[in-house]
Parts: sequence; C-alpha cells; structure tokens
Amino acid sequence: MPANAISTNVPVLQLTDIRKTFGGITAIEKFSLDVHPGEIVALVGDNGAGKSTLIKIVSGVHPPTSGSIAIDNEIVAMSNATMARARGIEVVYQDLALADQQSVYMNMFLGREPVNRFGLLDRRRMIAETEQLVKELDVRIPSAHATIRDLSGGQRQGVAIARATHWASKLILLDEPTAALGVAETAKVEEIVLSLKSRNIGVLIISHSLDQVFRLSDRICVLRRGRQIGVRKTAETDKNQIVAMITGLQEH
Ligand SMILES: Nc1ncnc2c1ncn2[C@@H]1O[C@H](COP(=O)(O)OP(=O)(O)OP(=O)(O)O)[C@@H](O)[C@H]1O
Repeated sequence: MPANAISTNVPVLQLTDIRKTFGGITAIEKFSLDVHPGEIVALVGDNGAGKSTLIKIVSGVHPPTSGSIAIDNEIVAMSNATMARARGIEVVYQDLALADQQSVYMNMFLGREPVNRFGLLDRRRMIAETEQLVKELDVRIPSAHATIRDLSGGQRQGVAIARATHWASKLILLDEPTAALGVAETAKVEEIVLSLKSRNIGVLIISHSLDQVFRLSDRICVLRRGRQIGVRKTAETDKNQIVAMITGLQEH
C-alpha cells in the first residue's frame, strides 16, 4: 500500500442519525459522521458529551436506540463486541485490556489463537506475525516473548495498538490511548497511530489533548451534550475555534 494512501469516496464507517438513551438520559442525539479509509477523525467534547458512548456504539457494546451504522456502505447490526470485531472493528482503551502475565505474542492473539494441524497452539506463527507487525509499526519492545508486565506504559500501548492493527481490517477506535503516558511515550504512540493511515484503516480517536488532536487528525468532530456541533478539517481550523465549539461560549 502506498505510504500516503488517499481516502476513497466510500466511507469505511457511516453513522446516520444515531440516538442513544439510557433510561431517561439522552446520551447521543441525531449524530451523523463518516470516516474514510486512511483517515483519522478526532472526537472531542467536554466530560459527559457522549464520546465514549459513541465509541461503544461503534464497537458493538451499546446498540443505538435508533439510527444506522454502515461499514463500507453496508448497514450492519452489531449487538455485541464480537460482531463488531467480525466486521473488522477494533478498540484500544486507555486502561489496557492486556493480560499482564502473558507474553507479547500471546496477547496479540488473546482469544483468537491459531492452531496447527495437530490442534496445538501455533506458536511459531504467532511469534512470526507478532515480530513482523512490531517491526512494521516500529513498536520498540525487547522481543515477542517479553512479558507484558515487564514493559513500560508506552510499550504496552504500542502492543495494544499493534494487536488492534493485526485484527482490524476496517476501523480502529482509540479511547484516550495516551492518557496514562509520559511525553516521550505519547510521541511514540502518536507515531504508531499516524502509521495506520498507510494501512488504509479508518481511525476514530477520543482525546482530551487538543495539541494531540491537531497533531494526529484529518478532521475534528465536536460533541456537546450528545449533539454534534460540527466537523472541521484540521488544516482549516484552530484551537480557538474548536474550544469555542466545545464550550459553546463563542460564535462559530
Ligand atoms: N451505561 C450508562 N448508563 C447511564 N448513563 C450513561 C451510561 N453511559 C453513559 N451515560 C451517560 O451518557 C452521557 C455521555 O457519557 P459519555 O461517557 O459517553 O461521555 P464522554 O464524552 O465520554 O465523557 P468523558 O470525557 O467524561 O469520558 C453522560 O450523561 C453519562 O452519564
């Protein structure tokens, strides 16, 4: 795939008129958004704006109350995370879902381990695929055999993103992927996120850091109290405008 793959016209993800209520609470209202292959879209908004709820809707954790989700122009119903994964959608959370006691390569395949013709774990394949992906994404870890608990926060998040990349054919959802990391680790993880563009995967990222949003995203979608306030091309906006949209304190 070319290093700077160009977005096609068919969105990898198309959300139309999504609404989500929890009892009497309306968490998301009339929300529509497209994400294209190779595009990074940032979701920003204040606490409680509905960002995590949206990620959970796209990852199959919460079915929407109404509205539609299309993957590659096909309307899909995803009533659990397994169905979303089967559609090529993977999520990376801030609190990592890695097995601490296990090796990097076991984590890459957690719950989806390949077996060889004798019905045994195909470790050779797991290690080879892990090593290749870690190299491609430049995730700096001692080896595929390293135990997760011995890695730094940045290395772990690198493994989590590498795992998502291994399984996601369409879309990766990142929910505050660097919230727990230091400056250098954050820079490395951001580099890995940017490298996903060349794999033609769509990325939807939640971040509270506007600096990060401006470093990574192609477009920024602002949410306030469950409503989409607007979408801006990152190159055509600035932090002041986005802050005004998030807070609703100024005209935009
Ligand atoms: N499972 C749930 N049950 C009831 N209400 C919920 C549930 N999940 C989210 N909400 C409500 O939906 C609204 C949106 O919450 P959400 O967590 O999506 O916001 P957020 O933008 O991700 O916030 P933060 O930045 O603080 O994580 C909030 O009012 C929240 O209380």
